[in-house]
Amino acid sequence: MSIVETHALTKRFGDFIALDRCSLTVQSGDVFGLLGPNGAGKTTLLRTLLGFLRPTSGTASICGHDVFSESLAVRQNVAYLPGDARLPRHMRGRSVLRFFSDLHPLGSTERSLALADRFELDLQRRVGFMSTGMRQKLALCVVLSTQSPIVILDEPTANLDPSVRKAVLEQVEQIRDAGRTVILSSHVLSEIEQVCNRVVFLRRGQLVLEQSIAALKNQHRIVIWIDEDLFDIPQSLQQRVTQTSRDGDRIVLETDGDLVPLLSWLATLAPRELRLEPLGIEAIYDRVHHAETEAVGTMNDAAQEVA
Ligand SMILES: Nc1ncnc2c1ncn2[C@@H]1O[C@H](COP(=O)(O)OP(=O)(O)OP(=O)(O)O)[C@@H](O)[C@H]1O
Repeated sequence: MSIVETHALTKRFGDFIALDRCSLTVQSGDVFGLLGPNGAGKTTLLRTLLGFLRPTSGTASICGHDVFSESLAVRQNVAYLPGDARLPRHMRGRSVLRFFSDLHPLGSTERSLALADRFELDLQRRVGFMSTGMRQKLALCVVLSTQSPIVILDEPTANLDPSVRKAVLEQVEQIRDAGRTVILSSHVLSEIEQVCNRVVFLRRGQLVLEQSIAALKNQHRIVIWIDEDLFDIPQSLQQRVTQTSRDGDRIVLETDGDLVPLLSWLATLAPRELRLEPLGIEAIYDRVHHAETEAVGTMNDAAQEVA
């Protein structure tokens, strides 16, 4: 069941198009990753989904409610961590947790206190005297303790030390295991790869690629060193194997799916050396964002470009 839907969603700031005809669907139970360089439009997309920004054109709905005209109903179903969460500076950590838990119908002081404990946060301190990372932990306690069907996190692990990052990702995994939905924007590719099941790439306001993480895990890069001048990929493998570069006797191949037929064929060529590595989200990210070709208009076009 789709829980978030956008159709040709567009947001202009004056002449500048921050979000350009974005159409996407998030299924209930997804951990949905948003990737893109600085200024790609990730926060604009999230803020539009929350009803904080009025779309210039196109539509978006969450749990069947239009995000702008029914924003109150939308926010009752969503817990949102903004990238620049601001909390009352004069309040102590504990009072902040009580205040926000009472405010949200699906909040709980007990759960937020337990999270603060997990994140080793000193709740006696006033927000104004907290470090950036401490304030981020406090905001995370508020958001992650809310039992809403959808959790939207804009760069949740920015400013956090490695152990708290790990604890936050565990919380995301728990939300996923409970069947709730997470939309997560991050620049940390390894985190996206770890917790998300689907990811979209934004570039200059456009959605340029959607990638399932399960499919990504099936993609591999193979580097071989071989003396053969004639290196012909057999017909039976050509559908799934691409030669991406050749530099003298060093050949780079990419493949998806079952590795056995390819490795069996390569073994018959007796390469001097062979290295096999998962392609990983970083390689896909590099291709999408450093591609020499101009931005493409649709995800399908981009998928072909990347394939
Ligand atoms: N209120 C605004 N007025 C004018 N331009 C804006 C406004 N908000 C965002 N923009 C512009 O829209 C573009 C997208 O910004 P956005 O914050 O959505 O990017 P982002 O992908 O979240 O970037 P980052 O990774 O740096 O957080 C940027 O060029 C930004 O300058």
